[in-house]
Amino acid sequence: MSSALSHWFSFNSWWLLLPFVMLLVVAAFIVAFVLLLYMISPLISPNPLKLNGAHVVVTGGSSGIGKCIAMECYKHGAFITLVARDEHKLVQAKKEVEKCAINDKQVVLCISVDVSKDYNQVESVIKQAQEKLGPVDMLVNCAGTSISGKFEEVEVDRFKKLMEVNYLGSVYPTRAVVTTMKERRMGRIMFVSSQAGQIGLFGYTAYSPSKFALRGLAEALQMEMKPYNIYVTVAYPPDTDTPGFAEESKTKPLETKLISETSGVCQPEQVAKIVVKDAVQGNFTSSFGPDGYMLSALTCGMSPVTSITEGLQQIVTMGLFRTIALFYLGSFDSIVRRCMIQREQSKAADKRE
Ligand SMILES: NC(=O)C1=CN([C@@H]2O[C@H](COP(=O)(O)OP(=O)(O)OC[C@H]3O[C@@H](n4cnc5c(N)ncnc54)[C@H](OP(=O)(O)O)[C@@H]3O)[C@@H](O)[C@H]2O)C=CC1
Ligand SMILES: CCCCCCCCCCCCCCCC(=O)[C@@H](N)CO
Repeated sequence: MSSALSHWFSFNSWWLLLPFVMLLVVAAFIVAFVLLLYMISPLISPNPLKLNGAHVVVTGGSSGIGKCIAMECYKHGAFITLVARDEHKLVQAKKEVEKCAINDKQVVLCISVDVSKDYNQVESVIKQAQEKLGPVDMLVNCAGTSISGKFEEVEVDRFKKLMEVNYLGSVYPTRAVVTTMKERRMGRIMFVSSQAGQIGLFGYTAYSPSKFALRGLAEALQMEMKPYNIYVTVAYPPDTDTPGFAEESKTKPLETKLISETSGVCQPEQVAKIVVKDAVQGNFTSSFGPDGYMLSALTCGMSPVTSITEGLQQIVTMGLFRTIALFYLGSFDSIVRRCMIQREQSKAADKRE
């Protein structure tokens, strides 16, 4: 009896072990697959761009984030073309950038043009810059502006203006450099969007769409450019302490201020360091801080990946980040509701007086 029992027991315990063995085999396959992905990852990620001696064109390079990006590239030995409208600001910025030189061959060129108006004009100034400093290795589209306010209070022509400056002002310089980049089979193109280009926020009905548009442009363009070894980067900075930000803050609705505070305020030098590093490496997305990281993973959609790690992180974190995002959205809605109640109460009090 006892031997029959033990026979029965040992026979069945094998069957009990089978699922575990299968699980182990599957786990081993997954580990092998991931290892394989890592082994081929150098094949899918681009070679970093050498900034030393490269020609970098920065639109909006006379102020704020753009100026800091120019300085950061100059510190790595690049030749710079600064593009903006105001000549006086350009000359001031040129002096500041020149202080970051690491050798005496480096040059800073200034070009005064409105990037949002006439394509032919933009094309001709880019040509001039290429004649002086050689073909453009990296284009940074940072010229931009912001207007905030409640949808019905924003003047109607502002919607057009923001699309012109923030969107077309990035299309034109890009259009002017890609042909040469394709011929040379190399290049980097950066678009400076915003966290408000990843989520639509109260007060940004005119601004957010102009920054969302850059993402669409960047995705489509990247698919066309990849075989030519040209890499596109979209940067999504949070509020950043610049002259543009100071100007915007004067008329920003309270709701917009309170919601934006979630992500804090960055220094333009920090932003510049990160975006330049990402563009050099050819990363499609460039984000800042923990909120920026979560937002980018959450909104990655069908955007290209530049490293296996990035893809795996997105796969693993998406559900968790969506859960966190729902709490954020709840708190934003409550900010908007509280501000509305407060306004109505103070209006009623004014009437009583
Ligand atoms: N600061 C912030 O909080 C954030 C900013 N961003 C984005 O970063 C970019 C830079 O912002 P920031 O540094 O704050 O801005 P600033 O206002 O400090 O600088 C803007 C720059 O763009 C130039 N510019 C503006 N319009 C034009 C135009 N039509 N043609 C050519 N040049 C133009 C300006 O020069 P000029 O006026 O002389 O032409 C200036 O050099 C913008 O696209 C902005 O939307 C994104 C997220 C956060
Ligand atoms: C998992 C989910 C995380 C969600 C985090 C949400 C954080 C929202 C903060 C939005 C900040 C918007 C800044 C716009 C800056 C800008 O473009 C203007 N200052 C331009 O002048």
